[in-house]
Amino acid sequence: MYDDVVAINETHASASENSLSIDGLLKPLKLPFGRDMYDHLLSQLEQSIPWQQDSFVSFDRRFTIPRMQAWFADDGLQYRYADNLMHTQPWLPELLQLRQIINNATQCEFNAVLATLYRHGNDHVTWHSDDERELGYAPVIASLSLGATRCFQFRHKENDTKGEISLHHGDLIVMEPAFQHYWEHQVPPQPDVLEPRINLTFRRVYSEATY
Ligand SMILES: O=C(O)CCC(=O)C(=O)O
Ligand SMILES: [Fe+2]
Repeated sequence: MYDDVVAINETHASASENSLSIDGLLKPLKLPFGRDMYDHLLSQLEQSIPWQQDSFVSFDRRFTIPRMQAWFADDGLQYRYADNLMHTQPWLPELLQLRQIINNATQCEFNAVLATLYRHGNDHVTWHSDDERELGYAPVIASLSLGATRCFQFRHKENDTKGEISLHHGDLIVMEPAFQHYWEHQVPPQPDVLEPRINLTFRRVYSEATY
């Protein structure tokens, strides 16, 4: 069904230019906000989110992840990331409002958000798909970027197709289910970037009883 995904080797595009949609798998959306609102959100969230630098254990060694995170979700929802149970924070008012707006814009019912703070260009996230069991069979994820422009790269799991886009302050992209199924993505280190970036990925998490 998705075999007709076009080759986008070394594509360089910006989500805000609306120029990229890998056959609808990665869709740019526009929220009805101006730059002031994104500036406000960035400084507000940077200060008010209780950022944590999480760690995980692999082969008896503990690794600290190269970024800060916080997990917000409706009551009773649990989420494991790299086998670590995320500590759930109560929703902040700004995030609840944003969720409402993004739910309306996407016609989805997101009930959780993973907030990530890349303090500078050395903070990053390596190749992965967001395909944990708790996200159900066909996860849609809406991702809002604030602050420094960072590169978002993706590669197909079964062939050499790969591409990248720049995500700017205020860019919103929707990752459709097949994106997690067939592709991996990463935000690589960019040591020349000195400014922080916040990324919010709105997700729908299913409770244990339903998956
Ligand atoms: O920072 C980004 O744009 C992507 C973050 C990401 O891949 C994730 O939170 O799963
Ligand atoms: Fe991801």
